[in-house]
Amino acid sequence: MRVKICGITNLQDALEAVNAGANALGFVFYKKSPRYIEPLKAKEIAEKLPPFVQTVGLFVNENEEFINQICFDAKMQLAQIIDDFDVLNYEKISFKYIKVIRAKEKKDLLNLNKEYYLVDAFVDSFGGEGKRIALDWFESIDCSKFILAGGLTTKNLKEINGFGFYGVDVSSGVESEVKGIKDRQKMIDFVKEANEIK
Ligand SMILES: O=C(O)c1ccccc1NCC(=O)[C@H](O)[C@H](O)COP(=O)(O)O
Repeated sequence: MRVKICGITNLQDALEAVNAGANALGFVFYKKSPRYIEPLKAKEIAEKLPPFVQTVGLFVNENEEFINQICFDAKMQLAQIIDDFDVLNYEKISFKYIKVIRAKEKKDLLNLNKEYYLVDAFVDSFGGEGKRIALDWFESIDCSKFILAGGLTTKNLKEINGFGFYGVDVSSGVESEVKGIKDRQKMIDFVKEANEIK
């Protein structure tokens, strides 16, 4: 089970997430988020990471040029893209990317097996709200290309056992009481638990 820890805003949290065993770190380039990070600061963090940790830039309804520029400036290896209006020409994205499905109902998860998707619960603020997706929506669906996000914590992670998700994504579930600041022990516990899930 791959684990992405999203909403990294400082080097200490980044290194602690890596030491906890996270495979990928998410950086939010959406200015209205409490977890927004300046591209230059994200770059400084990215440059200090050890090998084999993927940097993921998160974009909300931005154009191709903006996504390419920020991924380049901030040294992101993957773009995580919310494109609510379905307007992007993905051939113009020069970086690897993963599309986000903001699921409102089971129907949103059907016929999606061709590529990898990050499946998050629909929230007005776009993410990081701790809202869960009903797990029964995934029943009888191939989840092997889905990264599940939305309200995951060590308290509920076991419930996804058996669905065969490719990975999980967590933000608020491993935070301290301050949004954007991670809790080291929560990250350690989360990754440990995630690694036990099939
Ligand atoms: O985290 C944010 O503040 C955020 C803001 C705008 C768009 C997306 C955002 N986060 C996206 C993520 O990938 C989160 O990890 C995902 O929504 C899960 O968050 P949580 O439910 O808090 O674990």
